[in-house]
Amino acid sequence: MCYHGTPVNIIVGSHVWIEDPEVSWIDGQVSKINGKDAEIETTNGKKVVASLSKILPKDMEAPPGGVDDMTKLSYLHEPGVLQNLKIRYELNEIYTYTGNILIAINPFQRLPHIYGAHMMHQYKGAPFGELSPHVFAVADVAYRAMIHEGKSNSILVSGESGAGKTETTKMLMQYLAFLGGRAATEGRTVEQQVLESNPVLEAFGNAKTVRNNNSSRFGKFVEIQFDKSGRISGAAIRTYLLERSRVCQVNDPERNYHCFYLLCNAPQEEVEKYKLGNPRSFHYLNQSKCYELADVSDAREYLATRRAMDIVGISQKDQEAIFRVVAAILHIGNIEFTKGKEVDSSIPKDDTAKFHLKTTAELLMCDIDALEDALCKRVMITPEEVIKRSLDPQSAAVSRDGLAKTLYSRLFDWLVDKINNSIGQDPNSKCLIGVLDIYGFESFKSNSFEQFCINFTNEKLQQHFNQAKSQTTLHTSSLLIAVFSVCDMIKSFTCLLLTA
Ligand SMILES: Nc1ncnc2c1ncn2[C@@H]1O[C@H](COP(=O)(O)OP(=O)(O)OP(=O)(O)O)[C@@H](O)[C@H]1O
Repeated sequence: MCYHGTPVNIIVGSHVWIEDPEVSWIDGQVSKINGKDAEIETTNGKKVVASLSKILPKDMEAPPGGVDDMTKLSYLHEPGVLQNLKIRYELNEIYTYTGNILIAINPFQRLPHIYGAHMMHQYKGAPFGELSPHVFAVADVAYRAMIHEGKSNSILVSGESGAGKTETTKMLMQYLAFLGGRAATEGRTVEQQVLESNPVLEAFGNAKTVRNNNSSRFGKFVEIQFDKSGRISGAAIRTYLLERSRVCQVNDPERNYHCFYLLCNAPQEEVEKYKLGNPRSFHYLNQSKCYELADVSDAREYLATRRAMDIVGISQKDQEAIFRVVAAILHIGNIEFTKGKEVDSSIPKDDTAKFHLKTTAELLMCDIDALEDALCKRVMITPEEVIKRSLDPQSAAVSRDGLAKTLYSRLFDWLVDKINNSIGQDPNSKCLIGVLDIYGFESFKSNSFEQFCINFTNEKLQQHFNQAKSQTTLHTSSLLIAVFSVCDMIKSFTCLLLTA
């Protein structure tokens, strides 16, 4: 096997790959060699001169349909890997192994025939590698290793935003539910509850981004606990790094968290109860001109979310309270400030700001003067005394946004706790399978500190996986699923090869 950078004897007539600014890599045949350069006739009819050190050999013996495990490739270099995935993707084969890593390419279309019950039966107990690469095979290895060796396993799903991590996680959960699920006797089973909690988590933790209309803006580790006989006995959802800044700041063409738009499109009596209306009238939503999602009705989604909340055991009273906080956050965002009488002080700007202040206090059931004070003043506690200092309008707006972000992230954590309480944990469970769906790496023209944290976390996890992999065998290690969308494949692959 030849890795990127290993010198290979390139001679006149060799079939090679060279980098191309438009299509990433292009293949061709060497027609001349002059010292350190080679002239290549590319398959798209061009003549290109390239340095020999930048030319990679092309495997001419690779099967026309590609290989299902990339360790079988003669050259495991970037163009070889990409070509193999491309060939398979064109044949609707979205999964490929690289040893015990599963690469998944986002098909951007439903492929029900590869996820049905008959497929689950086929993969159950089948030795890894015997059947075509599949996400079910990875879950099956994890489950069998847990049963036979009594050890917990984790599956790490990694990839860029929009690549398909959350969808892949859902397939994993469905397969684990199939393997370890109980026959539904009375009430709902643990696995049903975990799967049903998705719409609730997505309503509050997902948003439209440039890359993905339903992007998870938090990391999620789902822990499925099993009893001695391999049946699911409990589960816990742990969430990380909710993107707080989105609550107050959204850029075109993105949206804030789905729940804000759902509530603005709730039945009329609800909208009136919370004194809401058109999303365009709220500062936290109208910084972006995107209010609707293609093919999605926020009004219908609101009702679906309420139903999902019923299913996961959130009472009507709690649901009311949740949406009161969501509405309050929108009103908080509309409290504008102007200079007060004293130097560097602030007061609500006008009657509109006062209306939103009053509504926020009503919704949060707190004292309006205390709320105004909390926004317009800063309390400093020193060993000697408590000092209250006025804030100028700009600082009051910062303090307002801080309150909105904290309220939202506490609400999200509370929701996750509520879901976990309702699902129930098994304190006696000895084994678990964890599925980590961390939110994907992102790279924009200008990247915020949050992007840095996301990308750093992804790098760290990849490193951790590599270490775990080098120390253990397939059956006891963490398992990795790397997901890609075709447009990001090239960039992502560079990352994968660098870290693999
Ligand atoms: N296996 C699949 N089958 C069908 N569609 C898929 C599949 N995987 C992904 N998709 C499509 O791609 C979209 C984005 O996928 P997903 O939300 O899972 O990405 P993600 O990697 O979790 O992104 P983010 O990091 O932004 O949350 C999905 O809404 C779905 O339309």
